[in-house]
Amino acid sequence: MSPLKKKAHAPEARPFAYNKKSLFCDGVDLRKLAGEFGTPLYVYSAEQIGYRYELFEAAFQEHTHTVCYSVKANSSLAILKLLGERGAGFDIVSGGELERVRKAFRPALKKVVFSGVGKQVWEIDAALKADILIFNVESEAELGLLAERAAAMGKRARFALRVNPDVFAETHPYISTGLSEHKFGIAIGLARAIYKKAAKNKSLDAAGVSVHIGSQIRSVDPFAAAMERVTGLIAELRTDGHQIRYVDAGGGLGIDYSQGDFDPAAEVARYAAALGGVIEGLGVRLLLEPGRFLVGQAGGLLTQVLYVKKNGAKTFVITDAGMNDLIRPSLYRAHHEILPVKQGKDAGKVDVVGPVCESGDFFAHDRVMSAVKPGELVLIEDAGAYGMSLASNYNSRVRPAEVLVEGRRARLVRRRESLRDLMAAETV
Ligand SMILES: Cc1ncc(COP(=O)(O)O)c(C=O)c1O
Ligand SMILES: N[C@@H](CCCC[NH3+])C(=O)O
Repeated sequence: MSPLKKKAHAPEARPFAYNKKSLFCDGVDLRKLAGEFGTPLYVYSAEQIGYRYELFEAAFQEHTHTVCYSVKANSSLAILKLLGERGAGFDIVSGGELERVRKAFRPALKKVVFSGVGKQVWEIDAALKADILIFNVESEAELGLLAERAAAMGKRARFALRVNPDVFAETHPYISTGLSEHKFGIAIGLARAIYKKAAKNKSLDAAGVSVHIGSQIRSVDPFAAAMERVTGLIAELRTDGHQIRYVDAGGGLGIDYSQGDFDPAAEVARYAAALGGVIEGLGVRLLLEPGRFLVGQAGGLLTQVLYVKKNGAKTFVITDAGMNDLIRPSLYRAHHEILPVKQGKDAGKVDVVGPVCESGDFFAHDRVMSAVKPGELVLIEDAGAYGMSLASNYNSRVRPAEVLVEGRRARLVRRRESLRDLMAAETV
């Protein structure tokens, strides 16, 4: 029986909703959180993250699979622990992320896949030592280095070539990765010869093939197209005598950033049907690397209005969060809904901006929302993925605190940085 069928109800697609005109995250009033932990504050729903993970588990239950959560989306130790305990593996791209998995939930190290175009010697060594599941290798030179390091440690490294399928995925150009003009992976046409060469090396075990075509992809067709190219390659590799046991479909399943209808269960089911149709009967373990889909809508950035001012025809709402806390609008012109914590009626058009000294420091332009006054709170929605993990100290601003809401309780899982933290690594 699917883990979901046992549930009395599925949560809404987002954990944030009004209760008596005040915005809550599950059972917790955001005003209370701001009072207790200050702002800007990242707020995550444990229930929503667990639910999203179980959706993946349920949708892929007919296939032998491992869901390897993509740590870069949100690398909070508490979130990694929550997912690790449920059985998730992890997709990492650095020695730092490997260390996070070790610290959060050590048993998951054996379910780690290591991606990334620029792996360094120390990172490869650490991952070999941890006996991770598989290296997703992105160049021939990297494969050579992996073989060398494995030989030096008396190990045999399981690897998959991350192939570049030259498939177009409709998304922001900065986060599309599967075209031959991108830096990622190895051109699929070259892969067979590289596997052939690798077979002669005792320190390498050609265990899989991997692909990842980009992020925030809303149509499932490109995923299926990429996987078709991969299964074609697997057939050739098997003819050549390689024992391919894993196929890694990468991540990339998108979410809705507007207030449109979004049924996460239906989205994952569509995705599973598209991939499942292609890998049916292949006899491999399917690895999946979702990031955004598991955590994006589970989180929001709670911020306080500092000032409201008019410049010419424009009204600016200036918040205590800035582009250093959430860079997606500045970097991709990404849309995030912004909700006043105290519910009101739409009153007019405003620009919601941060305190950072850049005109690119904005969360919304010409947004129709209810009037907010200094001291009031607003929530920037759908900020659970690529929010805190991309936060910086620009303008010498300390990074926000993070809380995890568990039903009616909220737990501080990362304290706000202090001015001392800000300069801790420096000397005068
Ligand atoms: C190799 C790899 N796997 C997984 C992901 C996670 O992507 P997403 O958060 O879109 O699911 C990424 C980011 O795009 C990635 O580069
Ligand atoms: N940072 C991007 C996603 C990058 C995915 C990296 N593999 C975003 O916020 O949408």
